Amino acid sequence: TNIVWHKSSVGKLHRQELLQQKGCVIWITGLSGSGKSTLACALCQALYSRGKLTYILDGDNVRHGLNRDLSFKAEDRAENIRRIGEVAKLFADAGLICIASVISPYRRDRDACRTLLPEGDFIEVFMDVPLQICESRDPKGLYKLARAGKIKGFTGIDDPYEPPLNCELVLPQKGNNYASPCEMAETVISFLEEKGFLQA
Ligand SMILES: Nc1ncnc2c1ncn2[C@@H]1O[C@H](COP(=O)(O)OS(=O)(=O)O)[C@@H](OP(=O)(O)O)[C@H]1O
Ligand SMILES: Nc1ncnc2c1ncn2[C@@H]1O[C@H](COP(=O)(O)OP(=O)(O)O)[C@@H](O)[C@H]1O
Repeated sequence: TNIVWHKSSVGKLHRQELLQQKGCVIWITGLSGSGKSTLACALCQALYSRGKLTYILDGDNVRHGLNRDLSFKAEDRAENIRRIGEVAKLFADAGLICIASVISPYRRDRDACRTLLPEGDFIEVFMDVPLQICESRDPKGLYKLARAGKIKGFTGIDDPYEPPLNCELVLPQKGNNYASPCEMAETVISFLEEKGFLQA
């Protein structure tokens, strides 16, 4: 109540014209260790080389600041995703290609972020990597701690992960199980090109 939207004379279309790209959100979801952050960085680098402006919202990083007050219980994960979705929406409105790399284990929370954006501007990428592989990578040793009962409520071990039912991209693509992060980034970039996001 008593809050009125204030419009600026410089809008999203002007910013997109300036940047020669269209603002959107690439939402990378998957288990810990599935390669979300690696893909986000490869994508950021490949787009930077093409002169395109991106910004990464990585779960781990955002939890150091904006979301430092949140735990990993379901309602805090929901709030984590809600805030990241709102920030991603602002970045997309700024004309950037915003890359969110977050476990985002609940379908409902991801779908809520999708509804914040215009149709087609939310690109959900599912890192379809089996738990066994994620666990064997275990770069931070968190699966080991979770198996030892030293971390409770770890996604995939004793906390749920709901895979997308209908997302824009599933990686690695069928028949290409050993795709490198760069190859995966190129798959995403082909999608962006095809949909016209890499021009104003
Ligand atoms: N209980 C539990 N479950 C899952 N992950 C955990 C947990 N505790 C800490 N971590 C570390 O936090 C990173 C995930 O943060 P996110 O913000 O992406 O998680 S979520 O979307 O809110 O579920 C995750 O990073 P990634 O490995 O990059 O996914 C972990 O390093
Ligand atoms: N395409 C890939 N092929 C093989 N290993 C990968 C690939 N992508 C990431 N990795 C490795 O898997 C581990 C987890 O990757 P990371 O990006 O940190 O995952 P997440 O952000 O989902 O937790 C890292 O050690 C990384 O080097």
